[in-house]
Amino acid sequence: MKTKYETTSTLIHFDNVSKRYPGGHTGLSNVSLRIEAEEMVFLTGHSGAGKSTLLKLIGLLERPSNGQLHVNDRNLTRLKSRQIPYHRRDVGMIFQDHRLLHDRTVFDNVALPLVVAGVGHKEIGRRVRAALDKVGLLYKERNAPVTLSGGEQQRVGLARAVVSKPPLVLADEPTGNLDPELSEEIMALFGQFNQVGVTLLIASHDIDLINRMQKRVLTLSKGQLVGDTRTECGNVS
Ligand SMILES: Nc1ncnc2c1ncn2[C@@H]1O[C@H](COP(=O)(O)OP(=O)(O)OP(=O)(O)O)[C@@H](O)[C@H]1O
Repeated sequence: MKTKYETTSTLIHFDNVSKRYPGGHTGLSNVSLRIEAEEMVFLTGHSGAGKSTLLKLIGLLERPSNGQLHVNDRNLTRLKSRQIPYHRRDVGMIFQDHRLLHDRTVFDNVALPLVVAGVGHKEIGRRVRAALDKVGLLYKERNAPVTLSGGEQQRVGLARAVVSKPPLVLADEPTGNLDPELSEEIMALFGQFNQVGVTLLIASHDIDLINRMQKRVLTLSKGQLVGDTRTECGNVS
């Protein structure tokens, strides 16, 4: 991973990547794209267009069927199974349904990636509280997730995704269940993470929200990349 002060470097590189699922369903078809370190990029397209598939390939929840995929200087096409946990530590993931453990506290949910990585007890406490503080939920650390609102649960998911300071965060419809005000809050937090150097790739159907953010937008249709708009000030329709 190159530092913030070096010239831009490619963090994600899809070279003619396809994904076919068992049974013959096409997830992605010959996708080529590059995302530079420290970019904030939106991924859009209709239901079934391949947004989740693209994110899953980057997070190694799925493997490509064809093509070459490099993420963070790793060739994911060739990565050995035993190396997958190391890759996952570098990729924070956020889902629409939060995927929090409901029998654990907010603190324990956020601590999970650090526990899995074998981080020491004291360091876990320090880092979890820093992450909860960033999302404004330090005062809820002892709560059960079920006692939180949808927006708060998503913020816990966000804290969990960034607690190990990954260079890359992937979000799959992170505001799908939230009202416009809470969606803006989540986007503002993403913007803050991006400001400190985190690369973000966010899948969303919400064209209005995407337009307001004025970032690069990748559009998928039927598994193919059909749009790549670098409208820092224009609109996507
Ligand atoms: N595990 C799977 N097995 C078989 N087919 C799958 C699987 N996952 C996805 N697909 C298929 O791959 C295509 C792309 O799906 P994907 O979930 O990536 O789309 P999406 O753009 O994220 O859709 P949505 O917005 O509805 O989440 C769809 O045709 C889908 O049915």
